[in-house]
Amino acid sequence: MDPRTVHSQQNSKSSHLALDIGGSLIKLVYFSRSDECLIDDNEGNSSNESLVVSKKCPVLQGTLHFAKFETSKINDCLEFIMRNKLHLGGCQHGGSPDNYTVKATGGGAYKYADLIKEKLGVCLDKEDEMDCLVAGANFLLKAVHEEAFTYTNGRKEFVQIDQDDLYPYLLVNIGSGVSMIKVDGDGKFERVSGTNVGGGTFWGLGRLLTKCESFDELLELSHQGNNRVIDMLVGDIYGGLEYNKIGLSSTAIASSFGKAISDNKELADYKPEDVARSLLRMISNNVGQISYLNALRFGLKRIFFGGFFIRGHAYTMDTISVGVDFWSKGEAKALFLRHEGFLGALGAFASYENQPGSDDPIVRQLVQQSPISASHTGYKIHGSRNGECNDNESIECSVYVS
Ligand SMILES: Nc1ncnc2c1ncn2[C@@H]1O[C@H](COP(=O)(O)OP(=O)(O)OP(=O)(O)O)[C@@H](O)[C@H]1O
Ligand SMILES: CC(C)(CO)[C@@H](O)C(=O)NCCC(=O)O
Repeated sequence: MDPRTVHSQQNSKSSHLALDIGGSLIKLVYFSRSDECLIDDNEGNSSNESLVVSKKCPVLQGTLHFAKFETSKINDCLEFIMRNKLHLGGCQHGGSPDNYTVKATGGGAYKYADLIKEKLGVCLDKEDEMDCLVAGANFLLKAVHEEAFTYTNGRKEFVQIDQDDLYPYLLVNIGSGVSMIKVDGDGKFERVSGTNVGGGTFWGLGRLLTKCESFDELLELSHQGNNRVIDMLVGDIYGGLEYNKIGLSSTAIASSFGKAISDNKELADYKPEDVARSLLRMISNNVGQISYLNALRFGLKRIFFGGFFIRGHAYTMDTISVGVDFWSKGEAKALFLRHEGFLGALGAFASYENQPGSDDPIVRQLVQQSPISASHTGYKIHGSRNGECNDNESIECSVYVS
């Protein structure tokens, strides 16, 4: 847990906790208030306050916080929520604490509803996982400055999203499993494909093969490895030559893990770091390829990748980018998101907006405090951004309430 997050939480009132309880990780988004004011929103009054609600509206200034816990350690997560009283800041129907509800999505919103009721005394208000992923992605792409970026040759380049040219796009969420969603607008989408070979496969197989004790250790190990020791390359088959006629260079992987059977090595000679690297490459490549095929199926040029499998990891992003570029012959682009793992939780957070009959202020509009182009629509942006991306990167924002 990032200490900055806890500190700012303790100094201000928190509200609207939302949870995304996945197969591997629980993601939390919550808002802590630093200020409350009434601002006069008159249309077109400044270049970076381009979208406007033309009436006085109450605004909560504050910070959106992000945190994650392993789902297998759900009790740590519940303790964190209790310690910081996050569950008491959401929507309350009537006077009794028993009537508090917290927005939640992901399979765990069903699986752990009773446990959460028992431990926290709150009911989960369940939101559909795909709805939340799309709402979270749309929010980030429309409202958060420098959210999407490309990753080529080790370079990260932020992409300014033109609000009028956002749809359609393919959203690929690489969690434990992978969902591929064609997004056509706010709330307009179709889950067009998925694969069970995803982040859970990388972590599960990686653990079996390397004995690593944490996901981060496996990722770090992969960083040090060389996949060519394990993977069978085109050049290994063609005596160092490329197979140009079908567009394969000598260094292209002909068969992931294929060298592990053709060598005369003992099994113990294969280093865990090389195994980890091959595995990461295999999974990333496969997701990249299936994503591209789905983009091709629907004529989509942009593929946004989310989910905690990516973890901002250079080699993962590079493999996916190179794959999409290679198969699409440069036609399609892989884009990544700074808040990659929090799409579902953000979508659940934003769904407080739809809560009828609440006694508390509800989120009507969520706005990052950051400069953005004047052509922006849908969300309004003020102020400044809070540092580089990381697991728990917070967003300074205003919540418009009604
Ligand atoms: N600290 C971590 N512990 C476990 N897995 C991690 C960690 N950090 C990143 N990961 C990776 O992220 C994946 C989970 O991503 P994410 O949280 O987006 O999905 P999920 O919601 O748990 O899964 P699903 O949506 O399929 O239920 C893991 O399978 C693993 O590959
Ligand atoms: C089952 C979910 C949606 C749960 O988040 C996810 O793990 C997933 O998309 N798995 C891939 C399932 C499939 O389409 O083969």
